[in-house]
Amino acid sequence: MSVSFLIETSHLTKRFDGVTAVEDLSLHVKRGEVLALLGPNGAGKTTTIRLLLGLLAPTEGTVHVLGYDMRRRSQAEQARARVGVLTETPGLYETLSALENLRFFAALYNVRNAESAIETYLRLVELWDRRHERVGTFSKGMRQRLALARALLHEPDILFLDEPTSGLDPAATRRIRELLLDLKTQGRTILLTTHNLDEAERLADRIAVLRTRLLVIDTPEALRLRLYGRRVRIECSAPCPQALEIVQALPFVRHVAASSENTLLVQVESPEEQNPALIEALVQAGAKIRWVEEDRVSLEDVYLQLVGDTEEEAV
Ligand SMILES: Nc1ncnc2c1ncn2[C@@H]1O[C@H](COP(=O)(O)OP(=O)(O)OP(=O)(O)O)[C@@H](O)[C@H]1O
Repeated sequence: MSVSFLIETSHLTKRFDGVTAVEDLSLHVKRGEVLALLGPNGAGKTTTIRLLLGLLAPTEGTVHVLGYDMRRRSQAEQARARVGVLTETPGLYETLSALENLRFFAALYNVRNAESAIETYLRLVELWDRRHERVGTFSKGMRQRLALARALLHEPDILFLDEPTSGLDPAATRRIRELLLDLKTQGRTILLTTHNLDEAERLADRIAVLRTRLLVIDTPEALRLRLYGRRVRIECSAPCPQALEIVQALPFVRHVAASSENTLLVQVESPEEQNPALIEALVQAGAKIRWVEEDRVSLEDVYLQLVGDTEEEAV
């Protein structure tokens, strides 16, 4: 079946006895896209994934995955056979070895050439050498890697990853992220939820910020630009008291702030075009400029501004 969007929701809403978990969510995810769903605790991220998997029925709105209507049980089952899921609690069989776990799931999913698929994915997640060991003896990071191998075993069209690195130590987190980056490079379609902004930025083509409603969805770079424009950091070797006023008066400057006695943060549309005039004005005013550089706003600033200040605003 050829569909233009692998994931498509329209006005999706879920209420639980008076609590609205997700409201009016319209999302479109193309093949090969990695979308990160961000939002504070209770924002509706897991509920969204469960709606997308057809494990919960929407109160209102529609949800299609791979063209299947996930509100219909038989269609949802067909879709689920073609998606891979990784949750925070991987649900592996503790008494079985890594290999036996994957054999079990391979049989469940009717994986063709199961032994070779199992080897491929156990090698990918670097557990091939540990394949005969019982999962009960595995660390949390190893379990998460094995669960990722399991999610990939049947060559799913989409991967749903619910907080894939939650609770892992930095080294285990890094290994999972590297694996996910590999999958992204292979052109997989992935929807992941995370609280980690760095992870979202490194992996995702677009970021959706959810707080019951969709606050914003865009590329990380566009989110920065949308909120902050581009900022130039100018550091002088001595205080220049009149600098702020002079910069403020320039017609192309959107905003200026002093981050210290000697440093200005200047928001402009296009630093490449406007820096020469900006620097010239400051030099004429007697500023002794030491450094001029682009100041990249962290995604965390963007995110906090969105979830902190945007009360009921939907985009
Ligand atoms: N089965 C349920 N019954 C009643 N309320 C529920 C149910 N599942 C979720 N909720 C409520 O829906 C809201 C959204 O929860 P959800 O778990 O989707 O948020 P989340 O963004 O995944 O949060 P977290 O980041 O903490 O995992 C919360 O207020 C939660 O209490």
